[in-house]
Amino acid sequence: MFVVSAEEMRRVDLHTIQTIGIPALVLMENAGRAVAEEGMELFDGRRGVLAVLAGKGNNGGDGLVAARHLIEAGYDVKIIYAEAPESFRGEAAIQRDIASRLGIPYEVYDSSVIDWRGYSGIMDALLGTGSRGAPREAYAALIGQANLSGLPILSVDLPSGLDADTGQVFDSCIRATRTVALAFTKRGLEQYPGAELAGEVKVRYIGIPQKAAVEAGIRTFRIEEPLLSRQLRLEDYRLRWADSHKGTYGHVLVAAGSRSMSGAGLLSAKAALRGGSGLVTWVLPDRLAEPMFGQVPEAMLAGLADEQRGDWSAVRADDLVQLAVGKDALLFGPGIGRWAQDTAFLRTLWEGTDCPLVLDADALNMLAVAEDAAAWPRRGAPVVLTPHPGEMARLTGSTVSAVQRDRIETARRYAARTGVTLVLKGARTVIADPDGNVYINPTGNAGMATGGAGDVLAGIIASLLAQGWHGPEAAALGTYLHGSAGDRAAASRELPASLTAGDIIDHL
Ligand SMILES: NC(=O)C1=CN([C@@H]2O[C@H](COP(=O)(O)OP(=O)(O)OC[C@H]3O[C@@H](n4cnc5c(N)ncnc54)[C@H](OP(=O)(O)O)[C@@H]3O)[C@@H](O)[C@H]2O)[C@@H](O)CC1
Ligand SMILES: [K+]
Repeated sequence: MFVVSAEEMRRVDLHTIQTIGIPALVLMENAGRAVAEEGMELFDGRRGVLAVLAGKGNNGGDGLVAARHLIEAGYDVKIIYAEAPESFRGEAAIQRDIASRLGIPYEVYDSSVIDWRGYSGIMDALLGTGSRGAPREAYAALIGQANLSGLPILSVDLPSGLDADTGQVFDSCIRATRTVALAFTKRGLEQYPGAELAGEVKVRYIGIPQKAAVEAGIRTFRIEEPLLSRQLRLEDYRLRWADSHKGTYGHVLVAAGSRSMSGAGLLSAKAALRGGSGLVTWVLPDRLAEPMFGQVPEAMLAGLADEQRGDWSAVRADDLVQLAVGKDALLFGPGIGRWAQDTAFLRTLWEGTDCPLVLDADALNMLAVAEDAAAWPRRGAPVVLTPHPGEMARLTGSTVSAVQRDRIETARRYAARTGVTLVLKGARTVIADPDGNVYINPTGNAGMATGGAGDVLAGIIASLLAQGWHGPEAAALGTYLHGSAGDRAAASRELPASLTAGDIIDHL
């Protein structure tokens, strides 16, 4: 499913109206009709007047169309104009005139405190994709009043006061019960905090063909089953061929864990097995490998000479490179810690191995401090990086808040510049590929904010790479499956807070 920015939506609108020839008023009629239908469902059975808050742009125009259809369906409606209706232009002015000829009751907001008694719900048609910056007065005051009303709020296209491109919110922003996204969902509805302020998001068709989005070059998608099967051609990911053996499904080498974080390796190795790969070898420094015997009986365990230190500092990178020969994916990083010259260790793996590579946790910190990383040769096999926002900030030399301010473009730029597939974790994980495509994952829940969940994700992605999926496919599918497993795990517990990383593996 396409996810658009405000500018992309304008391009798609223009293409639909000017090139395809569907009149703007038809789109607005369809939009208002869809909004009214959502309103009938949301406000069903509530007694009282529906307040339609209308701004002077096309978002307000949609609201005025919806007001008309709600009245026909038997609702009491009152329009509250945010500005003098004389200031309305274009299609919104046409709708204003229709509302006036029909005698729909209205008032022009005068910045006073609204007495919401007698109202049953609010439709927010103040600002949409044409909004710029923080809502001005009297929009800001109306937004504040609506939020204080305690009434259910239906937002048209976007909660007014939300940045359509990033999901960041301005000082005044509607807290919606439901948002009707017109034609396509918007980036701001798919990233936090916008995703929370939007409430339940319903995407409604308004006559804009999917083709218009393809022609406008939209490269941001929400991950769903149809996207996985059609666009990423993953329809057979659930299948197992009858005439196959464990070698058919790839061999993952998991280099993860250290003395204080052996569990990270354990979780990654188990997740790689559950991810479907035929074989998993878990490798540790010699002294650490021994106590792990029998912990994951399905995986093979390998030890690397470590001069009896029991950590990675004395392990030779070349030994790990040797072990990776013939493997179908290498996961390096979970729980591995840091040591002197570890960046050189990473570079040896980067250049010396020829299988797909997943870098997670401290491996990302090693990469972040590699001054010449930009000059490292591009690998022939895919690289997938799985940073959380803190690691991403280190990789890009910026701050967590700068990363979070625009997760989609931060990820897209990094992946395009470096040629890797990037998985920027956090609620609504963003996956960016080297070709400029971005996939947003809707699955998962706050219960997954728990130690080890990232180790599980890295293990799943490595497992899918070993089974032959390309970097972006493995990352998108892996993130989706990880979140879905987390959702099933949360549903099986009384409280999502009690979820552990092991539960995610159990529900894969
Ligand atoms: N085009 C189409 O075919 C279709 C479009 N559709 C609908 O149109 C919406 C986009 O409409 P839009 O482009 O008219 O912008 P919209 O969001 O209504 O606001 C713009 C107005 O607000 C003003 N304004 C700006 N910033 C402001 C601020 N911070 N605080 C206060 N005011 C501010 C700005 O005024 P200005 O600053 O220019 O004086 C301008 O007048 C879209 O979300 C969807 O609902 C659907 O009907 C389907 C077909
Ligand atoms: K709105």
